[in-house]
Amino acid sequence: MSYKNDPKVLVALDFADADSALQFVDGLQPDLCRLKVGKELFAVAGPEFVKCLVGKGFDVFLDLKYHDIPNTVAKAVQAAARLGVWMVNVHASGGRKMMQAAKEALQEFENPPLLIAVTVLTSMDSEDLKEIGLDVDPQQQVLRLAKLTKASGLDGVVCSAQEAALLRKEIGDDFCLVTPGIRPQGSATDDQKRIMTPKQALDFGSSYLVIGRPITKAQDPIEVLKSINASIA
Ligand SMILES: O=c1ccn([C@@H]2O[C@H](COP(=O)(O)O)[C@@H](O)[C@H]2O)c(=O)[nH]1
Repeated sequence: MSYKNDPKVLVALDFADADSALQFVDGLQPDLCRLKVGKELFAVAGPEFVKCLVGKGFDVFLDLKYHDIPNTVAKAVQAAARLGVWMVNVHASGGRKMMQAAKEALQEFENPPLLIAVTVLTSMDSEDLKEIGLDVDPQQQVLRLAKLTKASGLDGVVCSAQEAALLRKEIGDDFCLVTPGIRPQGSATDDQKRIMTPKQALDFGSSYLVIGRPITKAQDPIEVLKSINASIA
């Protein structure tokens, strides 16, 4: 399938204000990429901006990583679903009851968004996990949380592409793997620790590639996006 029918790149719109984000989006079409709205842009531009992107025909991943008690998270994913987003997420470390409550809360929607859970942030390595009391390597922790996510009825996880092959082997193909920490060859790693190139990530089993700064901070962002699409076509 060509990327035009099912764009694999989710561009992270990590902009400081709605005008800059809109200026960027105006150079795009929905067949080039999907869009991700995270905490920074949502805090300044809010739900109306998300609805505006949906109105322009883009699939929107609302990346607010809900992590709270089950009732609060259930209401939050419902509020997200009312915006018409394509995908929404929670933290898997919120536990089974929280994830089940979120999934159940979406049952009343005719076209519910995909619901996925963050496992281990791609900015973290074993040392970072140790500091928060987890004496395991990222792969082990990602696998543990991905199995819990699947058992809780969710559609997939956010993980790094470095864990994609293991998750495909252990959990199978019917599970969405959304992978940030994607860096085209030669790009700055920034604060990401578990990284992979777009092509490697898809070869190892990623479903979707989250890419922010390598595109949004480029001199010619659309050209970079097109060359990434060509590299994975
Ligand atoms: O584990 C995670 C979960 C979410 N993210 C988000 O993805 C983008 C990545 O942006 P880059 O500029 O390509 O690094 C960003 O919005 C993060 O909040 C993540 O990186 N890792």
